Amino acid sequence: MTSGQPLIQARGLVKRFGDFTAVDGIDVEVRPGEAFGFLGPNGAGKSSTMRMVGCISPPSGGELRILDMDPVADGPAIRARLGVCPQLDNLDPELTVRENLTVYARYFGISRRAARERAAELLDFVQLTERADSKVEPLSGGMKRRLTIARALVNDPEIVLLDEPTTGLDPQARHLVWERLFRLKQQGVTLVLTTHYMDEAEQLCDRLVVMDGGRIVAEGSPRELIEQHSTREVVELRFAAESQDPFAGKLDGLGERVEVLPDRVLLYVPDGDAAVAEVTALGLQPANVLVRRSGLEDVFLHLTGRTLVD
Ligand SMILES: Nc1ncnc2c1ncn2[C@@H]1O[C@H](COP(=O)(O)OP(=O)(O)OP(=O)(O)O)[C@@H](O)[C@H]1O
Repeated sequence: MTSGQPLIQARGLVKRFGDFTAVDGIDVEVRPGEAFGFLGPNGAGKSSTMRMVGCISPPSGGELRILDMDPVADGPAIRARLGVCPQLDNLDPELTVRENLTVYARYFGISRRAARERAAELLDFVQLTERADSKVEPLSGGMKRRLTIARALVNDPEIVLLDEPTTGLDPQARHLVWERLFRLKQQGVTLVLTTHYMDEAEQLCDRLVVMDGGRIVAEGSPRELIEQHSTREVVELRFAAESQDPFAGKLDGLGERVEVLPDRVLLYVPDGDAAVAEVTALGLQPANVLVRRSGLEDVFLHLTGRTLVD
């Protein structure tokens, strides 16, 4: 395969469950070495897409090529070159940390000795060497997730699929997982992931798609998406009142867009400080004012009308 050819190529890809269409004709191309993200609210169709790419759920329509193979006809050959980290950890609680890796390695036909060596390397990579002989049960959520990632790497995969790799972890554990994903990317592994954490997606992903209702509503690099779908700056205003609506009404016409959230009003503007001066000139007195750069969260809110909450 030539280096520039997409590793994953979907055209008009569809997934139906009975009458319900979960993935509604999406086009996606993932290139070698990139970190590619699927963002979207719950039910957008991200996991259904990941499961088709992981060859565990056959497409209902459209075309899908992975590593230039057909996931239905060549599932085992593709899976041998994929690493999969599912949304819910499915580690074997009967086995030790190390055995979870060595036993899994045996499924790929890796010799016993090579499996032990690979397990030692991977435990080092995910910083679990000290827990190698512990059972899985007493591990923290972050440790279990790191072990699941290590297991996904046992066969030295070309593509690693990660479905919400940091969901449910505390900030410190999330940071550790995310830092390992950066390392993998540096090593040239192609990463395909879904996440609810916009800040993480913004830092890690080279390109992303935003999905909503089974369709792709935007795609590009984080920077392109922010430039296309948001303003340079955002002013966050919190008013000390039950409802922010009456205040938001008075801000109409200020800036390019006003979004009202339950606890604050977001004002999308090219220049935040200038906008704050205008708010003050209107005689409004917010309890709290924050000027910040636009991020993916703002793109997401604009495109889907929703914020992503944990
Ligand atoms: N096996 C199934 N049978 C019926 N409906 C399903 C099945 N799997 C998923 N769905 C439905 O398809 C839609 C898309 O689900 P999917 O899990 O792909 O979304 P998602 O974007 O990954 O959301 P989440 O962040 O909650 O995982 C949802 O409405 C879901 O209820």
